[in-house]
Amino acid sequence: MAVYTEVDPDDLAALVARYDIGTVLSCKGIAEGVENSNFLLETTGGRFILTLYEKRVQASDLPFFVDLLGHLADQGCPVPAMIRDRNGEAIQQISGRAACIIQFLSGISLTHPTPAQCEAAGAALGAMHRAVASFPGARENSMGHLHWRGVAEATGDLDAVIPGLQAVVDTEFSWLDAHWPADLPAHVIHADLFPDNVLMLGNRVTGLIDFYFAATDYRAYDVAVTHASWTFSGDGAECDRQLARALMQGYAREITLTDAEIAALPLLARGASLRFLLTRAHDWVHTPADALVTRKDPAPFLNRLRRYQAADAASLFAA
Ligand SMILES: Nc1ncnc2c1ncn2[C@@H]1O[C@H](COP(=O)(O)OP(=O)(O)OP(=O)(O)O)[C@@H](O)[C@H]1O
Ligand SMILES: N[C@@H](CCO)C(=O)O
Repeated sequence: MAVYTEVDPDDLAALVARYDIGTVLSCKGIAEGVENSNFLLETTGGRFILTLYEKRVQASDLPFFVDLLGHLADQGCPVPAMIRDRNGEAIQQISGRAACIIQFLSGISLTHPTPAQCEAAGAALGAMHRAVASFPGARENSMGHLHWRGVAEATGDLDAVIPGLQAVVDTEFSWLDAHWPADLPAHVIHADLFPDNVLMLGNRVTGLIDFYFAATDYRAYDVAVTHASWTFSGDGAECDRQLARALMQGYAREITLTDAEIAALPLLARGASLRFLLTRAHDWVHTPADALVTRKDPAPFLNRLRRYQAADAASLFAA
């Protein structure tokens, strides 16, 4: 359960009183997620998400996220609005954290998507990329490839997480440094579109959430992150080609990748695997013992990295 910071009931009542959303009925910690503290907030005015921003979200970035979600909603993407108080403010403070009250979207996060659901997710990612092309904002990718060494160093002894991991990571850093592309199409991307960040009802996408890693980077990197998180077995060893093809076909309905982007996908997916391997390894070591959070296992992303290193990896991206 991702609750790092508790909320005092009186402070919550005072926060909610700033808004036209009625009075508090209940506020319960949400089981999913690892990054922020999330609560399901019910008031006499409806159902909302209360998010308190933790370690990897800088409060100074929040106006960017508010603007981005506003832009995407205006373009018809199913993203949650950040609710504004009577003074027009979306960003608040509670329990010593920056916080927002966010529109609740219906839908379920999938753990075992079908090909039709992967296709819908790919299409939703593509539609989001089309919509974001006209967004004027930009943000450096603080979880982009230039920052992965810092995550590894901050983790400490990688071999204590998975024996032999340090050597694998060092070799991969060298290879990615030598081969990372210089000039693929770039704009603001989601950068973390895992199945738990997509809400669905049946085969319909009802919500794209958790934009707190959104940043300017290669759009094909976003495809690689989504491929890595939607199309593998639970242990990360096997990529399901049917799911992968469906995801790529859904995306291709909205966006035609260039030849250079298609050629770069296996490399970008290696990078994506390394990113999540490292942040999970970091959190494996550093998550506070008293936080109500289920840490995520890094090992399945080491397996994905190995799969994307294989000679036939390009075939996993066929549409
Ligand atoms: N706008 C929303 N509408 C409905 N449910 C939501 C909304 N935002 C968040 N949730 C619920 O809260 C959970 C955690 O939210 P979120 O993914 O933003 O947390 P996180 O800690 O940032 O997660 P992650 O580990 O994916 O980075 C989601 O899986 C979803 O169940
Ligand atoms: N989606 C990520 C958490 C955000 O960094 C993971 O599953 O590791």
